[in-house]
Amino acid sequence: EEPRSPPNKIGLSPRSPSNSLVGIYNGEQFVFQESEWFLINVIKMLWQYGLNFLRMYMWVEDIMHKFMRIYRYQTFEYSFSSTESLLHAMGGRDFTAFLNTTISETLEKAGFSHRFIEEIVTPAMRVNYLQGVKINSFVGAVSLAGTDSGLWSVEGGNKLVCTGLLYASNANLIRGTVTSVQEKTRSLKSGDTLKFYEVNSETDNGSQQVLYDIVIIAAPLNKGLSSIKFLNFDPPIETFFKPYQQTVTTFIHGQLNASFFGCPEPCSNELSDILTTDNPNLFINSIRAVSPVKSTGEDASKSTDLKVWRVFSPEPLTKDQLHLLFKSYHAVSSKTWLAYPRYNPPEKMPPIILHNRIYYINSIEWAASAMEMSAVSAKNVALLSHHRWYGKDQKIDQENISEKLKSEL
Ligand SMILES: Cc1cc2nc3c(=O)[nH]c(=O)nc-3n(C[C@H](O)[C@H](O)[C@H](O)COP(=O)(O)OP(=O)(O)OC[C@H]3O[C@@H](n4cnc5c(N)ncnc54)[C@H](O)[C@@H]3O)c2cc1C
Ligand SMILES: CC(C)=CCC/C(C)=C/CC/C(C)=C/CSC[C@H](N)C(=O)O
Repeated sequence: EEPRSPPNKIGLSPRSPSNSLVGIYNGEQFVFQESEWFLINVIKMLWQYGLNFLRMYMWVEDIMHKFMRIYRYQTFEYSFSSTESLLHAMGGRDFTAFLNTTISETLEKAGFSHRFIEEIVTPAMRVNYLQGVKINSFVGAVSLAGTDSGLWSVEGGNKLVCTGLLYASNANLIRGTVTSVQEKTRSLKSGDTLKFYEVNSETDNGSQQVLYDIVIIAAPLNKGLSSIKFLNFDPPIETFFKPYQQTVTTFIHGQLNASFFGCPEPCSNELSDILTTDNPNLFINSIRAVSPVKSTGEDASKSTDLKVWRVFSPEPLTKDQLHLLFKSYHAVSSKTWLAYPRYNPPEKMPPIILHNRIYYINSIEWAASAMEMSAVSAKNVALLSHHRWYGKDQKIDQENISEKLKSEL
């Protein structure tokens, strides 16, 4: 499928999506297996889940349609002082209520079948957030949007978006680790005083102190994730204690053991993207054949027996587990992330405004963590900090923006 909006403003191009076929494994057998034939898939979906797939598509489309309102509001420079008010502007009370209910409760209430939630929705939550269907309904909806076949990535790697934007913005990047932020008062000759924030950081060239008018934090401030200290603030700026989900990504170059997934050798199924249901005996959440971020012209899911596989699991894989999953392998590399919040509704969002002119982009991760969410929140903070600095209150936390825009145009 053609990407919807290629990221060409900074000279990047979309990477062609891989055509892997998804199978859903419940620890004993595949409960659903995608076919390369469209018609067969439609028949299977209808046979196993009735109209649930179609209804899910429509449910997610409706939410995404409301989500997209934010881009229009931001084009007209509207901003929000809390994550709750930003979500409210997008989707009204439905969206804020999503933070207080689980995705399974919401989908059950909307009439989706128990089997569909267990066999289709749960695997989507388990691959994207390593959590089940007890996560909040908003992140649940984002996670379902993340299963859309129209998603794309950037040729050369998504990280090129960050380097491209940094270059295009002409920003002065100081490479280092911020250690503390402190408010400082400077007296002017006129007798007036000015307040600044002193940001202390450790860089390759040693310790640095720089004074700023506005500070924007773009990293989670949770204990164990960021070591930024906020010194001498009264009242103090809080550290957030709610936990983040550990996700281990392991890349293995090897030959998959199809019999582990209940397909005796020689296995006729083209296994390349395996999701899982909520079975406590499973030690992996998903396994997928991956391709290099630079296209080689080959489709990883179709090439030889020896592929690079990516496993998501909550704990590092042991040697025994690797031997169960692979007939043979010759390279393994793994990385443990504190990846995204452990969602546990009802949920109160951390503030966006931490102090007069200190802003926190990662508040939005508690609604849903995804690259697009961070981008929306970053733009909101840019607008909000500008409007608060210049006293443009009419662009902050406005109700009925759609109506206002109609009368303004
Ligand atoms: C394995 C995995 C796969 C994912 N896949 C997807 C996906 O396909 N699509 C998607 O949309 N999202 C995906 N996500 C989620 C996505 O990565 C996050 O939502 C996103 O990275 C959040 O962006 P951020 O800028 O808020 O935080 P981060 O990306 O976490 O950036 C924070 C940065 O701040 C730096 N930092 C921390 N403390 C300090 C300090 N004191 N001083 C200086 N720098 C500091 C960190 O080093 C880090 O570089 C995935 C996450 C994981 C873990
Ligand atoms: C914010 C909106 C509207 C959409 C984002 C949808 C999206 C891409 C969600 C996924 C977020 C996430 C944390 C993914 C992690 S795993 C990625 C993928 N499933 C994979 O297997 O590589």
